Amino acid sequence: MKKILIVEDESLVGHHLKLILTSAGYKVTGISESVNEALTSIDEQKPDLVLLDIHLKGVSNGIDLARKLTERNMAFVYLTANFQGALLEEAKSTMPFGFIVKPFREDDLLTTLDVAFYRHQNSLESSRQQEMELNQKLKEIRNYDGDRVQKLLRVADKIQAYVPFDYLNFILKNANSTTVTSIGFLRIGFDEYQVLGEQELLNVTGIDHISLKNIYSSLPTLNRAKYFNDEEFDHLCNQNSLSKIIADTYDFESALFFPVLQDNSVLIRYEFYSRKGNTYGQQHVALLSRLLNVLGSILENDRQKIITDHQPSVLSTEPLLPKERIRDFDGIVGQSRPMLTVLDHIDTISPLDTSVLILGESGTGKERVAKSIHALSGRSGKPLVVVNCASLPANLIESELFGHEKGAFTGALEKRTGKFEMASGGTIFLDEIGELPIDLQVKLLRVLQEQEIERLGGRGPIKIDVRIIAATNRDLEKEMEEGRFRLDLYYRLFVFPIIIPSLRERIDDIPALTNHFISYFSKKYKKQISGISPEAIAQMLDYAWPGNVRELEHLIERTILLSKTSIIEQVLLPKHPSDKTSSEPQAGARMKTIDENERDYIINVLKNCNGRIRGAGGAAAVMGLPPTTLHSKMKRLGIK
Ligand SMILES: Nc1ncnc2c1ncn2[C@@H]1O[C@H](COP(=O)(O)OP(=O)(O)OP(=O)(O)O)[C@@H](O)[C@H]1O
Repeated sequence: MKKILIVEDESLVGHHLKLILTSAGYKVTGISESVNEALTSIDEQKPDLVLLDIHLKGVSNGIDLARKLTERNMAFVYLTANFQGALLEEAKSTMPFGFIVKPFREDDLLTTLDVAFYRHQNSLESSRQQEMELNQKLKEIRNYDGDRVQKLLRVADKIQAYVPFDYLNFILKNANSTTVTSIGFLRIGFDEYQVLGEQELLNVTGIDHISLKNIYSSLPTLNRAKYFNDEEFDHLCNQNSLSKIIADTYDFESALFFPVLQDNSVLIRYEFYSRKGNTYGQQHVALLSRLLNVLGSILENDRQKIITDHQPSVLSTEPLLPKERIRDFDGIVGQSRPMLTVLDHIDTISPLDTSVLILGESGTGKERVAKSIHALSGRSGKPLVVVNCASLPANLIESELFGHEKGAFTGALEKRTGKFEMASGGTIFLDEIGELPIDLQVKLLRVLQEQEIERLGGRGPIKIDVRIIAATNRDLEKEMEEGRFRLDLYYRLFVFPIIIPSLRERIDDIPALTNHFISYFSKKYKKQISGISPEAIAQMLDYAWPGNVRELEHLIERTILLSKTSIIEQVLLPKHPSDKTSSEPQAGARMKTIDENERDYIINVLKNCNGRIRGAGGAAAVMGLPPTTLHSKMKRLGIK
């Protein structure tokens, strides 16, 4: 019997919920009225799910409790009477397993709980599988007996998708600090890292050998794993000079330290740094702790070595790629941070059989991503069948997807095999899933649950083995609110979402994409065009790209066709309203608010400092603010 804890400070509502849940076969472990009461009850009763009201008496609310539940990997569903704006956004950021809005219908409550249990189980299953994969890969790396840097590089590369970082530093130090090795890997591409050994650290930070030795010998020890966000990160930099110089050099904003071996004779620690604030949390510590044995044993051989070996390793500053695994994502071009996250997700999810939901504006590359997932999966030898749900007439979708028998309906002259059967053993990509009529959504749900389909006019269900990847550019949550998309289907598909950023959010990728399309189309149209001028690229960087990568692709195609020179000097950008045009106020224009002015000011300073926040010459120093204060201002004003 599944156990649910209700957290609700209106006792009437609490008891009403308890009645419904008990008669639906759940065991209610209690009704708590505050966060503290709930935490005690959770420790004692170990419920499977927590149903919690957002508004609670006392200083902490339901969202505070939710954060704690996320850290413990527990399922929870929110209950609230009013859900809007900032509160909704904050609640969503805690990744709940469902929402129930008061007043609610009994049926909706039970369906939401049903879906929440399913999703939780699935996400646990999927993360368990991912973790097993990672554990296995790390064990293989442990047995690698080549060069140490290559070995650590492999560890860094493998762990990236699970504990994201811009810099991973391995610290190996003996008790009296006569030998300290610090080997850092700075991420500079999807699987490209620059190695920073001692000499490189001296070069990039500009400090001298003696100072570095002093810094090494005063490295603080840590008895247990710890993460540092916001003020704590500043505090870390004040206490730990190595962290300070690394953070100042590369603009890091958060860190996670994980000691793997620490006794009287040796300290070995993994130090993760990120340019984003608030990157690390309890879930990362928990994952690393579960992998402690293998993470420690990877460096076991170094234990003795660092005591005897006084020679710092000779390291290369050349970017390194992990050998034998230079991955091709089926032609996906992109090295910007947001795109690297998408590639990490593709890399993680491809080998598993989980359904995937790809979200993103039109033309951002959703189909490309789906193809890449299929190509990197164990199903790549089998078909990938693409179905555009928007382009099929409503009355034909069902027979297109599931097939029909001869004579199943007027006009069904022949038997037809549906797309699901065509994809047998492979993958089906359901593009524009938001357009699927509601009655077919029910049938799709059944396919997901039962792994079987029914042909129109057929005699019974047919078992199928197909992985489902769906995509949409619609706001599915809004579609659900307006009754056009089924909640249960949404949650079943949402097990692993991949969100593709718009081109405006990754302008760093524009030069590489442009060059990629120039070389593709000049080959296709047999034109001798070798590049593009810096002025033309600057124009492109300044454009708002409403049509995303597809628009850029078409623009380059047209430009290549019209171009008479070997270097493109000008691109004919359409006159879409650019969001970067003059900021001069127009006559009669609305006056800017203080916040808008502050936002513009910060953006300008950031531009002048090349986006750098910390350190000498960074935006925080220019404005005379501590980096963390600037960071919170940026967060409040929505500056990314
Ligand atoms: N990162 C990328 N690298 C190279 N080509 C890309 C990339 N992203 C998109 N493209 C190209 O841009 C075009 C549009 O991409 P795609 O069709 O995958 O977008 P989509 O999001 O599925 O669009 P829609 O929502 O309209 O279906 C395609 O020709 C694709 O090959």
